[in-house]
Amino acid sequence: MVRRLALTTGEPAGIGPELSASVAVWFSALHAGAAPAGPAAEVDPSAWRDTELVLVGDSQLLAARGGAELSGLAGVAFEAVPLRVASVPGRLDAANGRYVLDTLDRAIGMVERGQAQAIVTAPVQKSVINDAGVPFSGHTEYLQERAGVDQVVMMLAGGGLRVALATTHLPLRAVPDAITGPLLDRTLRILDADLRARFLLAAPRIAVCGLNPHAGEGGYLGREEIDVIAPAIGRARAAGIDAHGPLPADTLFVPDHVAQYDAVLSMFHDQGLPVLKHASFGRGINVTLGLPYVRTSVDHGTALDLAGTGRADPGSLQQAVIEAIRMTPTA
Ligand SMILES: NC(=O)C1=CN([C@@H]2O[C@H](COP(=O)(O)OP(=O)(O)OC[C@H]3O[C@@H](n4cnc5c(N)ncnc54)[C@H](O)[C@@H]3O)[C@@H](O)[C@H]2O)C=CC1
Ligand SMILES: NCC(=O)COP(=O)(O)O
Repeated sequence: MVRRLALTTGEPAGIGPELSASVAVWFSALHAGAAPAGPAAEVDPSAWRDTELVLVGDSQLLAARGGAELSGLAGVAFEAVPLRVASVPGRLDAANGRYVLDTLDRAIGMVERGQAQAIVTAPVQKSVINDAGVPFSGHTEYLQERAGVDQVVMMLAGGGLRVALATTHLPLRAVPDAITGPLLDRTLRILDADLRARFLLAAPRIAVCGLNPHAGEGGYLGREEIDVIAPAIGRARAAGIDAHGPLPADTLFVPDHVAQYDAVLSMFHDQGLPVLKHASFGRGINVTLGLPYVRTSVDHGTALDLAGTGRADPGSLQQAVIEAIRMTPTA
């Protein structure tokens, strides 16, 4: 009985390839029986032996950037996807935008065919995929579309916090119109269900942020809380979801206050994620809730400034692998 994780190795000009190679070496030692230390000790030791890690990407690129011998690593396999053009660290090339999508499509195909049970993603540069002529706002939205599900929920976890987002990658100007009753109903349902199923919380307590300063100050600083968010919380509570709010985001994140909840639902990307990244950058994970399979990722981006230097920290990608193992049953 084995669980197979497909690890997409990310934007070739960024730190994804070197981090993926480094994580393959780390994973292989654990798979071969090395004593788990640090966060790796969070999963049952037998889980390492029962897991295979499949690196999806250009094999020569991974070998060159990794600076280590990658062939013959125990428990590690490769799904070769060729670069479209040679890649230089730190230098984006739209000609490889399609390559990045090729790696995602290959991993999705593996899951669809039962050849992998979870996807772990190294970071991509969203802009370069758009530069290649393919509208792309993020893995989250791409995986949702490819899975054919109405909605997924982006959640980042780290430093004792879980922060989910009601809206993801869209211009700030478009946020208020995107926050609707049906969106919040689906988001709260998915968040509650996956906190139970994937994070094993028997009765998750969810804090819901307001959109406006001071959660609208009784309607004097905006009406979204009164017209949209509070009614959605009421419907969620009626359905058995332990949702609270709308709460002013600034004071909700005061440590003693946020500690009363298992997760926070933020209304938009930069309302919740700066707090989470301040608390745990480099150790957190991103997880897509509501997909028919497990998908985890890093809490950081492509770090073009570090690409090829060997100085990028693999901690978040290691944590993404650990969490994918923890959440994925063996096939
Ligand atoms: N999961 C994904 O695919 C994600 C992709 N991105 C994309 O990454 C690109 C660059 O985003 P930025 O805002 O510049 O954020 P970034 O996370 O790439 O970089 C921010 C700062 O953190 C540092 N940093 C990042 N990862 C690090 C690591 N592992 N070890 C040490 N230092 C690290 C960088 O050197 C830089 O100083 C954008 O295109 C963005 O869309 C951003 C977040 C997640
Ligand atoms: N800030 C998180 C982020 O941009 C990750 O997006 P995604 O590519 O995982 O959808």
